[in-house]
Amino acid sequence: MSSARPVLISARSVTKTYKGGFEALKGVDLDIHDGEIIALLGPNGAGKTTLISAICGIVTPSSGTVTVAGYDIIDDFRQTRSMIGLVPQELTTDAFETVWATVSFSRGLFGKPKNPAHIEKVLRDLSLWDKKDSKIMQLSGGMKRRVLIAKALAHEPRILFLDEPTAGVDVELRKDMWAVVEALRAQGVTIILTTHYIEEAEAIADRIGVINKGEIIVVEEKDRLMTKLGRKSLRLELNSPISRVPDRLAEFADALTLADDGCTLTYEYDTAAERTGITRLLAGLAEADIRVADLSTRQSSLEDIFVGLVRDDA
Ligand SMILES: Nc1ncnc2c1ncn2[C@@H]1O[C@H](COP(=O)(O)OP(=O)(O)OP(=O)(O)O)[C@@H](O)[C@H]1O
Repeated sequence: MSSARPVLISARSVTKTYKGGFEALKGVDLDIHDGEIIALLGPNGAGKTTLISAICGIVTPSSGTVTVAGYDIIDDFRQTRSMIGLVPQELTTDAFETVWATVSFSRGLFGKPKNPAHIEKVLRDLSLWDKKDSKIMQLSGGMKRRVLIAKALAHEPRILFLDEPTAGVDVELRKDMWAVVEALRAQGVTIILTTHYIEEAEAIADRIGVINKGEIIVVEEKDRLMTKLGRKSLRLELNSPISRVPDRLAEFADALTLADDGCTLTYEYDTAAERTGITRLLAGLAEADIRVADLSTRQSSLEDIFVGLVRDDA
């Protein structure tokens, strides 16, 4: 779906070597489409924040190019930066400011004329309107995070970067945050988020990019990623224990695991394969006179896929 949309952000062969020689990005190519939600997943230190910071023009790439709506992030910094809202991990706002003042101030930083109606809309959308006169220090953690989003939206950007938007936030608040992100997408905002929470990517992203050690190892539509790399397993509870997988099931040997108690057989198969082999497996079991008391299937989660990808990459 999103791949049919025009490319809004294009990163080509982006590298970043920090002072001291650490290579945080090793030639990243990434296209981000207009109106999509893309989640960047990766272990600690993978380079997610560095990549976001490079696109936002906060960190200068050592080589490579990044364009936003056709503008170069270095040559046309003012144009590209004004199209972007960045929600950082940490709140750096003055604790003694009011919500209204701090959000209005953020808009002013981009040289945009005052627009109280827009600030009001942003605060209402984020359920912060009744807190507009509160000081930042009087707010709860979840509200402070929403203030960060409000600040990032104050200048009407068409792109929003969210760096770990729900780190350390409880499940309820996380879901609220997802609803906020979904509403922004409905307004046409392109959203790039980094996250450690795989279920977050699974819940809200259209596409998923996996970064490991400064490289993008996969970028794929979420649904396609899950069918392409996902596996299913069939769990067979046996009527009575067996000591080993019978010879007549030799063709399945690589995919079959017998539990230590001999009572459970697990069969792993590829969800994308044309034939799962389940019919043949069940027939083979019957021929071997092994009775099945119960069977159930399990689909691998995005978490399984992610862990597998990062491990294979290592
Ligand atoms: N200013 C800097 N100077 C030197 N090294 C840095 C600097 N900033 C980041 N790094 C290193 O670059 C690597 C990538 O860091 P980055 O913050 O981009 O990772 P990340 O994927 O966002 O990690 P996390 O999930 O922990 O936030 C890390 O090893 C980090 O120590």
